[in-house]
Amino acid sequence: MTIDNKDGAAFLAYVTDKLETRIAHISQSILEGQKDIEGMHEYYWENYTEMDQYGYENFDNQQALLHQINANEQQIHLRKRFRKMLDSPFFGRVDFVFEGDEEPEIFYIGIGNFAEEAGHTPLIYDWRAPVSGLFYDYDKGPASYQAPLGTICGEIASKWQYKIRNGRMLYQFESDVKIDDEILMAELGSGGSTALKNIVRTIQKEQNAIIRNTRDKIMVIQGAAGSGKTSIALHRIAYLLYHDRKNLKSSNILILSPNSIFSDYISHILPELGEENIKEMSFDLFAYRQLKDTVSDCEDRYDQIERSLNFPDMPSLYKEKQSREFLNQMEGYLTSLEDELMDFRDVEYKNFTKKEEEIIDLFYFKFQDIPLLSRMEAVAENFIDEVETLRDNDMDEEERAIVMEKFMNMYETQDLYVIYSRFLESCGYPGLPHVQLQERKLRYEDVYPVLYMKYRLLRQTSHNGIKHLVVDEMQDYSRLQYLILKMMFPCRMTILGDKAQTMEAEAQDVLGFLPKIFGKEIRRIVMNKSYRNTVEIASYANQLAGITDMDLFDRHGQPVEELFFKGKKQQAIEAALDELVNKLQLGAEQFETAALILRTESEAKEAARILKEKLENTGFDMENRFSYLHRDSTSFCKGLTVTTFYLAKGLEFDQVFSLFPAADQSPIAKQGRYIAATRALHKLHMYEYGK
Ligand SMILES: Nc1ncnc2c1ncn2[C@@H]1O[C@H](COP(=O)(O)OP(=O)(O)OP(=O)(O)O)[C@@H](O)[C@H]1O
Repeated sequence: MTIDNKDGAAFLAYVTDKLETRIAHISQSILEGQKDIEGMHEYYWENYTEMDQYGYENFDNQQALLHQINANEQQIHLRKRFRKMLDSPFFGRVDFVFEGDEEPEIFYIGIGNFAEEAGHTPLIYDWRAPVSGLFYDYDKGPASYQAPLGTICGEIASKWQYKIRNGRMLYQFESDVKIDDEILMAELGSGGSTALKNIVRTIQKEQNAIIRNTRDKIMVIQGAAGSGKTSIALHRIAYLLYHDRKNLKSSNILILSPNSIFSDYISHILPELGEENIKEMSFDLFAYRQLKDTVSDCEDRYDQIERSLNFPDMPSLYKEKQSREFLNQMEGYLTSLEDELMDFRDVEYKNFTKKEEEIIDLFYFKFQDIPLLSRMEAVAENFIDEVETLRDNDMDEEERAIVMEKFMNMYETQDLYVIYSRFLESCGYPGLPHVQLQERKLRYEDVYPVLYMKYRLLRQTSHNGIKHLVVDEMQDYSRLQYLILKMMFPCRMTILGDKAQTMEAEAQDVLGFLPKIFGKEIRRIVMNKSYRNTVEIASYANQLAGITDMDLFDRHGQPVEELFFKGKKQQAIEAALDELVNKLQLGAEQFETAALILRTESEAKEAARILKEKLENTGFDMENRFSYLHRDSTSFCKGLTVTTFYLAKGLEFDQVFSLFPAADQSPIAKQGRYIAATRALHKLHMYEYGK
């Protein structure tokens, strides 16, 4: 088969053929590899009794076996990628005339690199390859890209876009301009996806600049609702992994996401882009794990939100305890602990003695930089070293433990819970209940102050190899939490969020304090263009939040439906849910996902119960298409989802119904309505009920 790379359809046929051949080769080599592995196992079991006494042969065998297993795994991984590529081998093409040349060179761009054989010139270039930047960043005309050897200049003669599904060309056309708006329109207008989609076909220029930025250590992106922040963060990870394979492995990346539902919602994108095993966790979960030796349970953020919604008049210490003043007080207290916590005395062990004055000297001078609660350990180690040198032999574990205990007993207490409680009392707050570890539970307002105290008092074991941290929904973290993040992860970061989607009464702009925490290494980017919603929905939502500076992608739909259900609470809710059942457009040829979004957990639970009864009567497929999402849910399903606004954050649905009590016009409930409204891709119904 000859190559005709000027015609997309012919090239598709050519590439498909080559992909199939390559997959067949790889399958063959996997099979042979497996046979080798089995052979090695057999050889080992038959001969291991006779292997040389030093185990060299045994060791060599194991190395060979491991090597073969790894090689096979890599082949399997490659085959998986090529099989995926068979479905849609490429989506773009750039014809580029290098400076000084006459004829253009043709670059096809796809989800991964593909060459006829390993080491050959690629037939298809990975979207992350340097040359692929041309596709996203330039229209027809002069252009350049950054290659490992420097800037390569030239001219784009033409640019093409393709849609290929199941190996068939659905359309191809030449586009002069940036990623063509029509294709973007088609991508955004289509329903039918339960989870976040990958956007490689239509990454926009300003998004591409963020994805490909490798210069800045800390990137902070303030992006309007639906501007693509989460999508960009994930594509950026894929990009960084591709370009720095030697130093950056997927296990070096951690995504701090709001909850498990969100993790599930985004979980398939990176594997789709060829990257697996990225760790995701919520900051709350991380904090609880860090505090499990101090308390047995902690409240989570949702307890805090629920409290402020259900008892708006109840005074909350949350803000106060996360404030700068509170931290300053804590710092003052920590300084006073340097003396108050200590009860120095001579230490004797067998015939060796360490005098109190010497201990004090080591403690306050030699080891003064070690955090207070870890410092005595260093003093003890110093003593152990001396003893070992003098008697010329090492202490065993038991001896070490005895000595260590003598030194550690000089702390009046090492219990963080007790120390924090005393600190609270010293500032005039109620202390924590005096109970055993099993009964200790922290209120949310105390979780991060205790964690901060822990990091200030105890030496950190180096942190889990994380080299890049992604923080999504940055507006939901307090200044205190960022201070902790900085202590825990002295690495590169991508921090993204939207100040308009705060879940507190007052919107907080983290950009106000982040530069003070991270210093000059920070780079700030603002994205005001929104892609998710129709113009009607986005304009409606902006009005709710008083936003005027957003740039909307020009996609239109139906007007937002606003309805008010008057009457007693129960009847009004019933009437609203009847309306929902009538208006729901789920099903074949209709929408794939819909949501009913409510204010509180109890309202959501009750609405889910009523709705379930109503839908069951209509023959709705409850088992597969209905779910109530609560804070412990771990997965996001297609069909109709009932949940609260704070759990719906970050997600999106084709059709959204928002149902709030009209009487609650508190700032946080207003935020809730805004968040609910911005979740809708195509259709939005804003319902209110009350007297
Ligand atoms: N370049 C693009 N091409 C196609 N779709 C895009 C593009 N950018 C964003 N989108 C789509 O816009 C929607 C919103 O994206 P995403 O969820 O990443 O935004 P976000 O800024 O994190 O939103 P929010 O803060 O409101 O949760 C998604 O459906 C995403 O696929």
